[in-house]
Amino acid sequence: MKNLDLGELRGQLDEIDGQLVRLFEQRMKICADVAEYKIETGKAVYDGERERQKLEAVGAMAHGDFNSQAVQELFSQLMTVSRKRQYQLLARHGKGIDTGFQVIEAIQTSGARVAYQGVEGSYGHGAALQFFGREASLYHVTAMEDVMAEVEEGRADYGVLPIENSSAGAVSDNYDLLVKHNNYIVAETQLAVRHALLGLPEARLEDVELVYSHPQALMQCSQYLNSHPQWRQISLENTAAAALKVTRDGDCRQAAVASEIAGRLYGLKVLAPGINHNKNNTTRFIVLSREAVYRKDASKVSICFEGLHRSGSLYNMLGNFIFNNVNMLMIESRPIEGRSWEYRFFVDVEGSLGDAAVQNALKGISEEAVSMRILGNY
Ligand SMILES: O=C(O)C(=O)Cc1ccccc1
Repeated sequence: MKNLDLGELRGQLDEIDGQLVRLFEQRMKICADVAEYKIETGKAVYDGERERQKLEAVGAMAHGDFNSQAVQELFSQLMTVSRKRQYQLLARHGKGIDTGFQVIEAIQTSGARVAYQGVEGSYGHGAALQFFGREASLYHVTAMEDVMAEVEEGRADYGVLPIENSSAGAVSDNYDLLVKHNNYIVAETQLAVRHALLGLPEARLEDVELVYSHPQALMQCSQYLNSHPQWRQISLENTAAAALKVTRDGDCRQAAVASEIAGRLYGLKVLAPGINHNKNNTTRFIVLSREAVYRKDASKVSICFEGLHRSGSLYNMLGNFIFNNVNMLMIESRPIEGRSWEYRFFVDVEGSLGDAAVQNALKGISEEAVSMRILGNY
């Protein structure tokens, strides 16, 4: 073995690192000049083709597969940092993004026309009441998509939709609706969800053969329901609609999974209370408006984007948050309709559309993504 001196080796590394930092700073100075050129000419910061060529060139300069790959990773990061600097300089010259959103003081709840899905006693109804109170005029529609249409076409000022549950996860269909319709998320409200098994007043637990509910509710009670393998579980549009069906059909073999409030409203008996397995079961509902507005105290931004179908594309896109110190709160992916194995990403980050850091990050993503939409700031 060679006679190695760790202290000496570290000294050599320190020397090289010093050179790297000096070169990095020289490089960043030139990037600032490039930014100036882009400010004058209106050219985009992100040039995918140029970055690809650069990665190929530096990869070819390195020796061996490992180094070639590592150098490419290093330069990919270096270019992301350079872009961050350029976006900052652009923002300083008032060339940040125009999000098209207006700031408002607060959401007008009193007198608002609010659409929710399901019948009275549904969790959507509970969430709408919790957020808007009794001074608003709440009404229900049959399907989740109807809520979107009511808002988009101006019959409702606001709509309320479930988006995520603490135990069953995302309400996937509603993510897809956010893309399909031109509404914006202006608020959210979290509702404690406690399900009961409900039957006719004369029914007994032993009579049950069919259990109706919303698929999310069935999932949230799967441990209890699956311990009765003889019961058939049937999905309906809404928990309270399931309760109403049991009342209307008048059949002791039928039961519904819904809230006790829905049970009282439709004259049903509690056959088993609190059957959801997660005892802190909570659902996050979003409030939608057709106006692109955000409250001045808004602290969460939701966006969706499609990246290129290429290695590292999501990594680079999310790099815009990392390098602007924007904290990511959630990421969800959904398949893009008609394109197998390609995905659209939904991301929530901390902050407001008025923040320069958020604007920088969004500007970066909008230039690098195939498409990007701001879903709301709330
Ligand atoms: O079916 C309902 O009552 C809804 O509002 C949807 C739903 C279902 C289960 C949990 C939370 C929301």
